[in-house]
Amino acid sequence: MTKHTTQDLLLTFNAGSSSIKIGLFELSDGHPRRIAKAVIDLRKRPPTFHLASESASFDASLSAQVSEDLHDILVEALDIFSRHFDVQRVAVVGHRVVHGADLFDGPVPLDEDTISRIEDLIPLAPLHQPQSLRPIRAIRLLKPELPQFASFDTAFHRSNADVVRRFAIPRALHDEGVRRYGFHGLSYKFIAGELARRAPKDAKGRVVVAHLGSGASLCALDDGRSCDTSMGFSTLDGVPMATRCGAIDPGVLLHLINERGKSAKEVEHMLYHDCGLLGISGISADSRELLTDDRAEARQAIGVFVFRIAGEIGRLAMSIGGLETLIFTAGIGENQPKVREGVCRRLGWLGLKLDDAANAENALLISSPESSIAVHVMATDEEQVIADEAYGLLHRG
Ligand SMILES: Nc1ncnc2c1ncn2[C@@H]1O[C@H](COP(=O)(O)OP(=O)(O)O)[C@@H](O)[C@H]1O
Ligand SMILES: CC(=O)OP(=O)(O)O
Ligand SMILES: [Mg+2]
Repeated sequence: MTKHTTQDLLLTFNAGSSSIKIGLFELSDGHPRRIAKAVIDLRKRPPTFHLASESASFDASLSAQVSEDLHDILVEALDIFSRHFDVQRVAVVGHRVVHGADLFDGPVPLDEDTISRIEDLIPLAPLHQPQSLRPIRAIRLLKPELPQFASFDTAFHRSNADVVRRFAIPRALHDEGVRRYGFHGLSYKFIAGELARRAPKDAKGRVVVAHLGSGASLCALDDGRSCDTSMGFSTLDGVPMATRCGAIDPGVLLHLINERGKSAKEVEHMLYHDCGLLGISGISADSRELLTDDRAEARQAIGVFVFRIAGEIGRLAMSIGGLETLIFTAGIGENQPKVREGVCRRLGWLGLKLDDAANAENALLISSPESSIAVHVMATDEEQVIADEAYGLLHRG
């Protein structure tokens, strides 16, 4: 592989619930250009590491144990990186931080003050926030002089109106921060930017983006700004996900605690890890396995997933007063024609018509010419947004 000894490099960390995605970018031509990506899959034992660059790709098993702070895993991953790229040339590091609440409306430099404010938000995202903080802490320990920046999932949704953000609960709780924040904002920001480049007229209009990955949510955009989104206070809300429940009658939780003797911690674990596609099917959290399984339970899981996504698109269209463009993105949105077909079929009454051949090929435009709604498939890139934001701040400061 090529050694990059003369260029400044930018490293990004996208710490999700079960994987850490690392991006390496070159800063040569005025904006960050990706030269490599790596994924540490923490679901595997031992954890796996996949690296892909412009010239090569390979897989490895990591020998470090998954510890609470992930320090050893990150050191080993960076060590592998350093065998292929001159990591001494890394000038700046950008991180995805899932929760910024209303404290952060854009990217910030990471110093002790901002890190401690991010730590204060752990109770709002108990699964994701500690995961975001691990690489921040690890890099600070390894290379304290390296500038680090945070990009927040929540920031993109700060434009949502009060009527969207309020739960119907006592207002004192809202004032204390119990309100709808929304997530996956880095992905929506990337898609909004891509749409503006590829189809500027469509980008001016009313758009729903369906980010369907392990975590899944949808976002309503009007003229590129977030107006509403399916995730609310936590990353559990909205549509069902790989292992998360999506919106649920709070009476179910009361029943489990009061009548079934479950502790709050047990219920929390169930809602994050045992529900969604995995919970309904009892087979797998992975759409690939469910879509190739003939059992009724697998079909039911995909059926509920599709039904709830289509329902959320209807609600979001109401929120922005109509719908001209629908965009599917993330692992399932980009690669699963059957899920897109199921969702679009349920929206046929709106005049949405799919081009079946284009859909089967994951083409960029999958609606037919007579469709009232244009349907796109777009690859998202959260790391590019993290890199752009970190680079922007580095040059501003
Ligand atoms: N190439 C692919 N073909 C079919 N399905 C895929 C593909 N890549 C990912 N998926 C599906 O996407 C889901 C994971 O989404 P992804 O965006 O990759 O995850 P994460 O949210 O962890 O980043 C899984 O259900 C998986 O089946
Ligand atoms: C916000 C969220 O659900 O993130 P992820 O999809 O990375 O789990
Ligand atoms: Mg994700």
